[in-house]
Amino acid sequence: MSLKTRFLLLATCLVLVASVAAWTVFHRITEGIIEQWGERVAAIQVQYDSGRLLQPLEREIALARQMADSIVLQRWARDPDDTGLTAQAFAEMESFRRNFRDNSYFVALQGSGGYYHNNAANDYGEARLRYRLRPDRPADAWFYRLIEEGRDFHLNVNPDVELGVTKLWIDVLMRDDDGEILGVVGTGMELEPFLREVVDIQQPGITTLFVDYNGAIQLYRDRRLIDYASFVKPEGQKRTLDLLVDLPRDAEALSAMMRDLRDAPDQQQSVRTEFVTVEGKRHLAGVAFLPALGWFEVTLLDLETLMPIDGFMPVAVVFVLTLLVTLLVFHLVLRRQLLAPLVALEGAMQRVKEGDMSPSELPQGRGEMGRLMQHFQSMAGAIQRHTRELEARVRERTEELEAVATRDVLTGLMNRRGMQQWLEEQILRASRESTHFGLVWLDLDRFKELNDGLGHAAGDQALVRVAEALADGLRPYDRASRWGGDEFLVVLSPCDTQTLTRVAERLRQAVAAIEVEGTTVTISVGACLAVPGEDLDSLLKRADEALYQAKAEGRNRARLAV
Ligand SMILES: Nc1nc2c(ncn2[C@@H]2O[C@H](COP(=O)(O)OP(=O)(O)OP(=O)(O)O)[C@@H](O)[C@H]2O)c(=O)[nH]1
Repeated sequence: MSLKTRFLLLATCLVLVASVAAWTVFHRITEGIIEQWGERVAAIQVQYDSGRLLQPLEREIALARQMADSIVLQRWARDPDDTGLTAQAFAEMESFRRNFRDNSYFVALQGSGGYYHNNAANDYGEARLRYRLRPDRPADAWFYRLIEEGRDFHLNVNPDVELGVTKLWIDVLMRDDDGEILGVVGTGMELEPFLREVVDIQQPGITTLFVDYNGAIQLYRDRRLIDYASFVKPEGQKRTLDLLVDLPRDAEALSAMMRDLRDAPDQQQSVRTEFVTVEGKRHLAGVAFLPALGWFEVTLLDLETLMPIDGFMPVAVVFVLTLLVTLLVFHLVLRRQLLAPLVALEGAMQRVKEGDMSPSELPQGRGEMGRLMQHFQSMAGAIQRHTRELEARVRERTEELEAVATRDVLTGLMNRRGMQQWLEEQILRASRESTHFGLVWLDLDRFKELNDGLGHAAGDQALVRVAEALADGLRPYDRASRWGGDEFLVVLSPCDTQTLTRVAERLRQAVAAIEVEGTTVTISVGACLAVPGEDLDSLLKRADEALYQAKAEGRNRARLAV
């Protein structure tokens, strides 16, 4: 993989990693902000919602308590058949009826089981005793349970079978001075308008509900989930807060918060918050205890709706864009400052490696990169110079070696190898140009005897002298060579029979003039004229035969082959 590709990949990876990291950090930060904000909003919302419930209720509760404390009613409760007391009690009840918000009241007596009631329309002004409560009647269970538990005050959401309405009942125990329970008094407010006013708030993302001491739902916008008459239901059959949250651990967390608030009096003014999942969405639940009612107020905030994280999107987009642009600029600068010079340098190095020593055009970088370029150019120049010098020296040496290889050491003439090459060239040329050349084969006469008689050094001297004579007697374009031992070959090019005969004889005579240590040196000569197309073997054979003839005829003579 090329450096460029790797660099690009690295830059891409960096961009991806940085973007993911930036996104994660952004998400964490915004979530943190939203959570903190949500917790404060939940606390405020819980108190606001509690206030909305308590404000209308507190007055009613106080009035119901006054009613329970009424001496007139208590006296009558002990003797409900007394006509005088009954008249006074009815007047007292009417007085409270006018004051209650719903303009209705109820009085249920412990002793007689009489249930007295009048409504806003004064429908029962003449028949206030509506019916008699019976312990075996499920609809009357609330009364007997309240008496049994001795709870002085209770809020009860309950449909009234007799009256055909569902009401939020304020039940207050009526006791005499000795604490003996005489009955239950109070008022009921129609649930529907109350729900509309308190929990049907049209604030998107905010859900308000009220649950009782045990977590059973009392006021909630979805009427189907309200746990009517939960007071008399056995545990396990109540519609509790668990129905609203998706996860058991969320239900457990809410129960724990309610327990803490209920059991620690100093905590009762505070608001607890916890994240829970409702209908698949994360909500912040705020819980407050309302000691005056014995209920809990629960506010569920859908943070995604109230403060969608999308609101932060422009910040994220600007952040990521800035990051991308920074990385892009960084990449471009690095590419220009580092990558492009390196690629050019790599190309130049590759050319040098392949033997191209011509100077490369490299970009003029700055700093380390600039120095690297200069060093490389100096280095390439030095290599180029050294290579040229080396090549010249090799050429020289080769020429020297070639010269040595084709020269005879003793005489300085061309040796057999050199002559063979020369002969082959002449054969080709003769064939190409249809010309003739002459070959003269010379062999010293009785050289063995000279060697034996005068010594080897004298023999060498004779050979050198013969060589000199041959060289002197030739034209510039002729060649003489020592063929081996005491044999010499001479090539005359171009040549004809006449010239050949004349030169052969002249050479013989030149040698015959040589004297070594008083001994005359003679030579026998065999010559032949090469015809175009004749090969070397045939040529040598004919010259040798002529030489043989010269030897045979008595030596020191020249013979021309036919
Ligand atoms: N001194 C000297 N002698 C050489 C050299 N090379 C060959 N010889 C001798 O040359 C002689 C060649 O003898 P031949 O050509 O066989 O015979 P010859 O004595 O010349 O007789 P003919 O050729 O028949 O006249 C041998 O005794 C070789 O030892 C050399 O480089 N120096």
